[in-house]
Order: sequence, then structure tokens, then C-alpha cells
Amino acid sequence: MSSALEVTGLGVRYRRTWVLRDCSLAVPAGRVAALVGPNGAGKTTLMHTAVGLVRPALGSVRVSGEAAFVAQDKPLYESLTVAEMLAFGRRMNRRWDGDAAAARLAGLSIPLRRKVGRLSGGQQAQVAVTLALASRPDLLVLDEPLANLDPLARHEVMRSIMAEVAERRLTVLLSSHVVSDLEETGDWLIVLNAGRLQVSGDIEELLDGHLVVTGPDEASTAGTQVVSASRTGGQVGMLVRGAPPLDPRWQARSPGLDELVMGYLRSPESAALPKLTGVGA
Ligand SMILES: Nc1ncnc2c1ncn2[C@@H]1O[C@H](COP(=O)(O)OP(=O)(O)OP(=O)(O)O)[C@@H](O)[C@H]1O
Repeated sequence: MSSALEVTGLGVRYRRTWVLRDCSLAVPAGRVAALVGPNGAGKTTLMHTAVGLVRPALGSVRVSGEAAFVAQDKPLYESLTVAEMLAFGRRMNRRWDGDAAAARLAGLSIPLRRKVGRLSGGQQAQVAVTLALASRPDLLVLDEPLANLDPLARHEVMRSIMAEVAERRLTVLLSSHVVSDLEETGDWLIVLNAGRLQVSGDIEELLDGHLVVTGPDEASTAGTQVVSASRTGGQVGMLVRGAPPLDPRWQARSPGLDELVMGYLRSPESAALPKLTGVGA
């Protein structure tokens, strides 16, 4: 299986502070990878490194093909019209599919003669995504494209990105704070916490490989691998990996994606990372 993005032993620092340490992951081509983590975890830094905006101090990042990036603060020129933005994109990019971009905007009923500053937040996000897609990238990197959008607009933007993924072999790396947005669309999960990678893997496999178990305080955890545990009253709730604990007093069920993410974020020393093959992995 070929990787669209391969990160090996990555370390990034700003002056003397390390903001990413020892990150290694590989996203297979054609996947929609959800990048989650608390504020300041290093998500934007990882994305900037992937598209060449930040140089790693250690390790390497390899993108197979061309990458396009939509920044958190969509850098759209408010006084330009949508048509002028398209013309600008054509001049700036070697590969450019203006017809597809125009058709996409028409499908979204976004008028080409409207100034960008006069569009709604959702429409501006759609224009930013359309411009990125028009450069025919192999990897589309989106830094919180849905921040500031209402739930309906969020759904629309995601739906239109998924249509592109279905149509051609595009890989997407997408960061968001809203795990429920990613549950609908993502099929690969990357969890970053305080500059360290905690999880990188296929979402279905991750959900299948974990359980939420609850039981009395005194029940034994023998036979399982505890990711994190929290106590309320006399009860303990745990996220565990693999088999449930042997003690029959535990009740087990499958986790939701948000429970899986929270379980790891609560316990920064836990990790679920595949063994990567290749140099430095
Ligand atoms: N240009 C910079 N110079 C110095 N420190 C920086 C710079 N950019 C980011 N940082 C620091 O690096 C760390 C990671 O920041 P980054 O923006 O990558 O996190 P993030 O996960 O994207 O956060 P958020 O969810 O808040 O957007 C933070 O502690 C931040 O303060």
C-alpha cells in the first residue's frame, strides 16, 4: 500500500522550544485523515511541515505528489471577486483545472462576480477549498476549514470534499476540534498531544481494537491494557486496548470515536501507533 504522506522521526522547534518530537506516521493514499489534539498540540505545525512551510529540525516529511493547503485563516483577498481569485490561482499554479473550479462554484451557487469579502463564511470556505482543489493536488491539507461555520455549512463543505475524494484518488489531511465532524467523513485518525503523536491508524480498526469498560472500584484490571481510567463514586470507567479485563464484574462495550480520542488525550503517555517500516521508524 503506498503512502500519500510519510513522516519519519520528525522534530520541529521554534527557537529553543520543541513543538513536535519524534513523530512518525504514514497515511495511505486515498484516505481522509482526521488530525485532532488540544490547543497548542502542534497540529498546524505538522501541517505546515507537510506542505513545506516549516522546515523540520529533525527527521523528514515526504508527500507523494503535489500538496495543496487551506490555512486556518483562509487567506482570501476580500476586495477581489471570485473570478479574480480564479485568475490569480491560474497564474500561480502549474497544474490548474479552471473549468472544474468554475463548475464546482456554479454547483454551489457562488457567483463569480461577487467580491470575496461579501460572501458568507461558509461560501468563503468553499472558495478556499475550490481554489486548493483546482491545483489538482494529490494531498489536500485543511487546517480547521470548518472553524466559524455553522453545522449546516460544515456539513456542506465536508460533503463536497468527500465528493472529490470519491471521484479521484485524493488524500486529505484535515484538522478539527469537533470530533463529530470527523466521524462522518474521516477514515484515518491521528491524535497529537503536546507535540507527541499518540495515535495513527484506521478508524474502524482502532474502534474494533478498543473497549469502554465500567465496573466497581475494587475490580481487577488483570488481563487488559488500560489506556486511561476515570473514577466517579465507587465506579471506574476505562478505555482499554484489546481484550477486556478478566474480572467478570466489568461491563464492556465498543467506544465512540470521541471516547477513543478523549481516552488517549486524558493519558498522554498512552499510544496506539503501528510499527512503521522504513528508515528511522
Ligand atoms: N511561529 C511560531 N513561533 C513560536 N512558537 C510557535 C510558532 N507557531 C506555533 N508555535 C507554538 O507551537 C506550539 C504548537 O502550535 P500549533 O499552532 O502547531 O498548535 P495547534 O495544535 O495547531 O493549536 P490550535 O488547536 O490552537 O490551533 C504552540 O505552543 C505554539 O505556541
